[in-house]
Amino acid sequence: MTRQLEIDGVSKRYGDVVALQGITFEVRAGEIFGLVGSNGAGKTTAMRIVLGVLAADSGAVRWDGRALDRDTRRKIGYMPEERGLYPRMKVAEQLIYLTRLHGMSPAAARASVDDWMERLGVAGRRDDDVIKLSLGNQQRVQLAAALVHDPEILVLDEPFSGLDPVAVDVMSGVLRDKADTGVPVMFSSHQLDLVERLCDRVGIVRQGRMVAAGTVDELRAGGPEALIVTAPDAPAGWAAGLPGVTVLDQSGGSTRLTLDDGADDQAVLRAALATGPVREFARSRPSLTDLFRHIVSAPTEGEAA
Ligand SMILES: Nc1ncnc2c1ncn2[C@@H]1O[C@H](COP(=O)(O)OP(=O)(O)OP(=O)(O)O)[C@@H](O)[C@H]1O
Repeated sequence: MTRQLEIDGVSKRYGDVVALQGITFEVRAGEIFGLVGSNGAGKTTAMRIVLGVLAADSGAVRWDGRALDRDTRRKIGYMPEERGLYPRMKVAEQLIYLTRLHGMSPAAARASVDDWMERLGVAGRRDDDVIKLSLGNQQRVQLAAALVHDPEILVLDEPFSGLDPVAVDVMSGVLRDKADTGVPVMFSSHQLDLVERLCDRVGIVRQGRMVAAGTVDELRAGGPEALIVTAPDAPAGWAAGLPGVTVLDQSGGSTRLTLDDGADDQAVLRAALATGPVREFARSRPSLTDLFRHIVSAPTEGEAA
């Protein structure tokens, strides 16, 4: 069986605030798992519990079937949301120091740091104080800090926020390569297009629970189907008011809409044809962004009751 990192029924409160309510999911060796959810959904809390910097009130975290102990936790590469570098220490010196904390010999630490600085495009800044680097470059160094000790597990809190497109590609490539060597990679992000592109599986967290998890295709298959109608001459609002139709968006000549169960798609086609030529009339699965909106805006059990 594939080794996996299991987060099993983990709950956590901060005083009166319930941050996690029995959250359960697993990240398999060799996969990239994206954790998405609104602000305050509990993603950072879950990651900090995996790392062991926070204790869960109940539930368990296991790697390869065994509860995570101090030794296993030392093998996690972690990128915290509040970046944790020493601002007035030189880049290379700091990375070597962090690597040594993980028990690498001085020579191996230097070699690994040189390697990762080169790979992440910060080798030219090795003797600069971290504080002198741009935010994006600080983030590259922070990623290097998560990688230099050759971790068995990677946990990254919003690693992509604030990166330019080239840095996003570098970060994506590194995560994919690590996963390909059998490392389970888990990261949180609000950039859903990126999550959709990069992740093997995605989990949507809402109010401290995992409300949907699976491959993007599995999640999309469970979501509401959209209808795409391209009618270049159609005026704005042409589909509003058609029975059972909700317009998602309209741009250029294209309108995306959803149909309630039993609504008549042919009535939509007739309405579109009434505006002029129809160039496209097709069903499509929702994007991860549509799905996310759909899931996080649904009433919760408490609200529905
Ligand atoms: N140290 C703390 N003390 C009190 N409440 C906290 C603390 N840390 C987090 N919380 C609360 O716990 C809940 C979950 O927060 P968490 O930071 O885990 O969410 P998140 O999904 O990472 O959010 P974001 O996307 O904004 O980073 C929120 O209601 C938050 O206000």
